[in-house]
Amino acid sequence: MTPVGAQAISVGGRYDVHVGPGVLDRLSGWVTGGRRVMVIHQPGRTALVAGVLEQIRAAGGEAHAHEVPDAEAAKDVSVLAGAWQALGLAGFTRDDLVIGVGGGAATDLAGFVAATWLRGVDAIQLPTSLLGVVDAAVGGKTGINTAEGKNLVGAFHEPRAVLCDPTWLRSMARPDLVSGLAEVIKCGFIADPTILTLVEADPASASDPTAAVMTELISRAVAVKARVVDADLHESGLREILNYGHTFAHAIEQVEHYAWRHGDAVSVGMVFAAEVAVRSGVLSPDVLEHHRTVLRSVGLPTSYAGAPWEQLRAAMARDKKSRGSTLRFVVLSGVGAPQRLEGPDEQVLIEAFTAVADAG
Ligand SMILES: NC(=O)c1ccc[n+]([C@@H]2O[C@H](COP(=O)([O-])OP(=O)(O)OC[C@H]3O[C@@H](n4cnc5c(N)ncnc54)[C@H](O)[C@@H]3O)[C@@H](O)[C@H]2O)c1
Ligand SMILES: O=C(O)C(=O)C[C@@H](O)[C@H](O)[C@H](O)COP(=O)(O)O
Ligand SMILES: [Zn+2]
Repeated sequence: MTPVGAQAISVGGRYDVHVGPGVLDRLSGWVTGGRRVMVIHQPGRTALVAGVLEQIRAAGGEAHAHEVPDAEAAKDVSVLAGAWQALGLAGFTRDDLVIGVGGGAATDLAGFVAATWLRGVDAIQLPTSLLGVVDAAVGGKTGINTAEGKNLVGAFHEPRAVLCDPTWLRSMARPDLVSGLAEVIKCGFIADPTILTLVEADPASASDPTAAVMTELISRAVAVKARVVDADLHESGLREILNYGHTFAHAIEQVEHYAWRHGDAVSVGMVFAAEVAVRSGVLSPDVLEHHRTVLRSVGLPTSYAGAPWEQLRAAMARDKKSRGSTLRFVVLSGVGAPQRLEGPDEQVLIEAFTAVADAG
C-alpha cells in the first residue's frame, strides 16, 4: 500500500515511482529472507543511509554500505571496479539487491553496478536530488563517463522500484536544486506545457522544496518520463525527446571537466537547440525567447562562452544520437512538439553557438 499523501506512478506496469512522505517504508518488502543488499551511496546522505541500513536489517536482510565519491567523480570506472570488488567480497549472488542512494550521479553508477554484476541483479533507486527523482533514477539508463565523454559506457537496466520522500530534497543546496529544475522545464517544453505555466506563475515556489507546487512539478515530470520510457525503453525513436538540450549540454560538461552541473548545462543546451531550430526555419523566435524567460525566472543559465566552438563541436560528435558523422538534434517546432533535425548546416550551428555565447 502507498502511504497517505504519497503517489505511485507506474512505468508501464513494470515498476512504480513512489513519491511522498514515508515512502521509505515500502523498502521492507524487498529485503526480507536474508537477502544481501549493497547500499551504494553518496557522501553526506548519512541519516538516510543509516535509516535504510536499519530497515534492511529489521526486515531480515544483510545490509552492506558502500560510499562512493560525490557527484560526477562517482561515474568513473575505478569507482565501478571498487563496487564490483565490494560485491565480490561480500558474496553477492543473483538473488541479491543493489540500492542507489543520492543524486543522479550515484543512481547512474549504482544502476550500472546492478546491470553488470553477474550480468544483472535487482536495483532499487532512492533519489535524494530533484534531478534524481524526476529523471536520473527513472527509466533504466545507467552508466559512467569516460575520458572521451559523458555517459559513454552504460546499459539499460530498469529498477524494481524508485522511492523518494520529497523531504529528502530539503537539505539540497539551492544551485543543485535549481539545476534539477532544468530537466523539469525540459519536460514542459517537450510534452507538458502546464509545467511551464506552473513555473512561470510562481518561480520562487517552483524552486522551494517545501512548496506544494514542487510536488506537482515532480509528478508531472515523472509522468512525462514514465510515458516516454514505457513507449520506447531502448531509445529507438521516441525516447530521444528526453535528450532535448543534451547534445550541447554534454559537450559543455565534458569540456568543463564536469565543473558545470548537468541541469545547468541542459538549460543552456535547450537554448542552443532552440537557436538551431529557429535558424533552420523550424521554430518561431517567440518560443526561443520563451526558453530564456522560463529558465532565467528560476535562475538557470542561458548562455555559455567558456570554450571555443571547435572544442564543443568535437565533443558533440560523440553524442549518442549521432549516426556516422551526422549530428542529430532533438528540436521543437512548438511547445510540446519535438522532432529530429539531422545534419544541420554547420553555419547554423556556429551562428547558434555565437548567439548562446553572446547572450550573457
Ligand atoms: N540515467 C538518466 O536517465 C539520467 C537522467 C538525468 C541525469 N542523469 C545524470 O544524473 C547526474 C546529475 O544528477 P544530480 O543533479 O542529482 O547530480 P549529483 O548526483 O552530482 O548531485 C548534485 C549534488 O547534490 C548533492 N545532493 C544530492 N542529494 C542531496 C540532498 N538530499 N541534500 C544535499 N545534497 C544533496 C550531491 O551530493 C551533489 O553534490 C548526471 O550525472 C547526469 O548525467 C542521468
Ligand atoms: O532518459 C533519457 O533517455 C534521457 O535522455 C534523460 C536525460 O536527461 C539524461 O541526462 C540521460 O542520462 C542522457 O542520456 P544519454 O543517452 O545522452 O547519455
Ligand atoms: Zn539530463
